[in-house]
Amino acid sequence: MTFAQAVTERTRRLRTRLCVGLDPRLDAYRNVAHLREHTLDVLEATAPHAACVKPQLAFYEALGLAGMALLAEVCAAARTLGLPVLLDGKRGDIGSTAQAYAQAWLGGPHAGSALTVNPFLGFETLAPFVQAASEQGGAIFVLVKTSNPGQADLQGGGVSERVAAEITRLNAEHPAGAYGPVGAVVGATHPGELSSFRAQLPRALLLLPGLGAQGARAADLAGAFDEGGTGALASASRGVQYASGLDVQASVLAARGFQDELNAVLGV
Ligand SMILES: O=C(O)c1cc(=O)[nH]c(=O)n1[C@@H]1O[C@H](COP(=O)(O)O)[C@@H](O)[C@H]1O
Repeated sequence: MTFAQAVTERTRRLRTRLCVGLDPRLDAYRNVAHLREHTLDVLEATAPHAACVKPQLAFYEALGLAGMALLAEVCAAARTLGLPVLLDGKRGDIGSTAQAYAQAWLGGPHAGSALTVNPFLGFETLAPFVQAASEQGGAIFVLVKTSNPGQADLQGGGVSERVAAEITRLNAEHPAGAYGPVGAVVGATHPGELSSFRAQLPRALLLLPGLGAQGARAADLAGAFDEGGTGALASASRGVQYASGLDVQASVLAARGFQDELNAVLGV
């Protein structure tokens, strides 16, 4: 099963469109061992409410070798739980370097996972990522319109629409009626534009970050989903992991709350 198939299957089976972000912040813990234990606990406890899990690589890189070891544990635990892994690295570079990034994050132990990709260096630099994702049954999520206020500095003036058109072109080779290996990141903080991006990106899974801590609300996201209530993943990191300090039960309630709100707004 490809990443897109696995996410869609899990969405239907568990009735969840929520992506749980795991972005552990060292300053919230006594030490790295405490951070590790809580992060793995949140993963396991919230998994029944998650369509996928999204570790942001920066938080693991910031911990050095211990962080890399924890990332491997998070990915292995997610595999055991049957939870697809979306690695948020926002990678992008000239083609030959992009190839190394693709090998690192879409191959080997990460085969079948997904990676966020930055298209700023040009569409030709997406090729190694698309190839690796297609060959390994994984996916990439290309930044189209990010959730932050400053996105307008560079992403306005039709730039997001040009990236969306390229994603549609890249997915065209894949069977109609199914989501392809190239997804799109569109901030949940732009609710008024979600229907338009849904229409421009018919075969792309949409990743919608910004739920919770950045102010986006599940009730505003209906436009990002297809008629069957699939095709998008609404993502919350701090709003789940740190819903109420380090209370894991509060994380579960928050994840369940987002799950239920998304289902209610879609009427599914
Ligand atoms: O690619 C992403 O996941 C992403 C794209 C975007 O436009 N905005 C955005 O916030 N993110 C990531 O989504 C997560 C949001 O975290 P919270 O604001 O804590 O829910 C962080 O890991 C961000 O790096």
